[in-house]
Amino acid sequence: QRMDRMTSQLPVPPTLPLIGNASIFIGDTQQILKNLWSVAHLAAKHKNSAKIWLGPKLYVAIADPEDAQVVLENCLDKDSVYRFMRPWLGHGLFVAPVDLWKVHRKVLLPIFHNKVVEEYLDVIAEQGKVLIGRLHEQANRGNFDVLKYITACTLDIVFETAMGERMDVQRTPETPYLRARHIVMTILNMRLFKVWLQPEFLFNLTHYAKQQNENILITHKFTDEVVQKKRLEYERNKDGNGLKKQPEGKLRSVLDLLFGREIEFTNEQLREHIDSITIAGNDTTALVIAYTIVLLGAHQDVQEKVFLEQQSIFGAASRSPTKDDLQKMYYLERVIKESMRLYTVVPIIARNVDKDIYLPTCGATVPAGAGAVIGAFALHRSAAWGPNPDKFDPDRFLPERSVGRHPAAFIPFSYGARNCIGRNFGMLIMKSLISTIVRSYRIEADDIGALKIEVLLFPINGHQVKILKRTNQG
Ligand code: HEM
Repeated sequence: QRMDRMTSQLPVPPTLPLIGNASIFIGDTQQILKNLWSVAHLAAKHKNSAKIWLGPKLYVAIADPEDAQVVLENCLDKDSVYRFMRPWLGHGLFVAPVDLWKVHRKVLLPIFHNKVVEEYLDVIAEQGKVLIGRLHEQANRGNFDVLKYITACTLDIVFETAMGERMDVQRTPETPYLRARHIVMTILNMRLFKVWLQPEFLFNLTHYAKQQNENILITHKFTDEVVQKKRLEYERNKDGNGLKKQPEGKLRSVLDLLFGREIEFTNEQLREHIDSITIAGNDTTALVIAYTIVLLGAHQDVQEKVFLEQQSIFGAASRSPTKDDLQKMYYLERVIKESMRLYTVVPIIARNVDKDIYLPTCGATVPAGAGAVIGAFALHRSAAWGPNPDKFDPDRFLPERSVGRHPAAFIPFSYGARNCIGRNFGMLIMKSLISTIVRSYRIEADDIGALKIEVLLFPINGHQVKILKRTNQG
């Protein structure tokens, strides 16, 4: 009752006894996204905030930049809904409790610095070439779903740079590890949206619990073996000062760089960090690339401008992008940002409110114990973007058109201290791969169409495109 009073100015969709608004999460994943949009529409009429009750728990849903900023700067603890990931990702950065997260994030931050991730450009370029070769089988034919090709490529990139091990998913996509990983992800996703599977005792009665545990073990065993191998290499190579000598020219993976830090991570902690990084970094990056490719296919004028920019940088050369090349891709960067705005692949960010917090725009105080849900998908299409927020217009991100825009109006990588640690790396991968694809193929596509939410945002019909081989770069 106190919670209801403190948030009395917020609208609430029609509630049912006991379950409150949990019916939002009933139906298929397309229906659930529609339900979430109806909450967003309700919020749009009330300063972009609303409240929902999931059983006894209050959630405040926010799509206003100012209020989102306050939440993301002050609430660093993840919402309890992420607890389902704990058996898999333990205390890795993504789901770590806030005290531990603070210490570990500080240690991991320099490893994701631009200067360090730029060392991974060769890996990206090499895997990009394999991708172009694989896409060849679809060239000059009908429509196909491009996501599966891109996901295999980003998996190769993220695995090799995170663990220093080549996986070759693009050539050998069927491995027990990948299968196990896929099963765990499917069960976690299902559990998030099927509220009756959420209580531990009910979940444990289903066969999913056993299946989840078995497959988590397979994935853990895989990463554990890599960690043990790398620890041995580290122990062998380190000099008397405990510093690791890097053999000349050898790739320094994230895992290599996690040894010999101010915290001596245990093997288990290393596994948790590496698993979290490969989970958080792969599908997100692949999805943004796939959405961007479809958008380019559906907007030939934009594709032409991207291609002209590529020609101005590379001429007719088919070499892979360097750091300097990527810096010159101003237009492509705007296109990628506009793609992330319209198709926000992490559509929702949920935080635990651990102390009462006042939201200046909606004027409510969210009480400790509630959850705060930032609807990035709705915020990115809200009035903060002026007229026609649904229009694909990359030039919104021109510096002169960005003046005065709220810093939290664009949050594809979240915002504040617990934002995406891999965002610079993600941008490098996305720019490099899209540059390579656009120079090799002309893309044709229809609009993206209906969407669904499965933690991340997917089109119902996949990322359908047609690709035509560019002859002589023209
Ligand atoms: C376009 C690509 C990407 C997008 C859209 C994206 C988005 C996000 C978002 C929204 C969060 C915050 C989630 C939340 O608070 O619930 C996040 C966190 C995170 N991301 Fe990314 N990400 C991308 C690429 C990457 C890459 C390439 C890596 C690493 C290789 C990565 C690693 C992480 C990690 C470790 C976290 C947890 C950070 C923490 O809690 O301190 N991400 N990402």
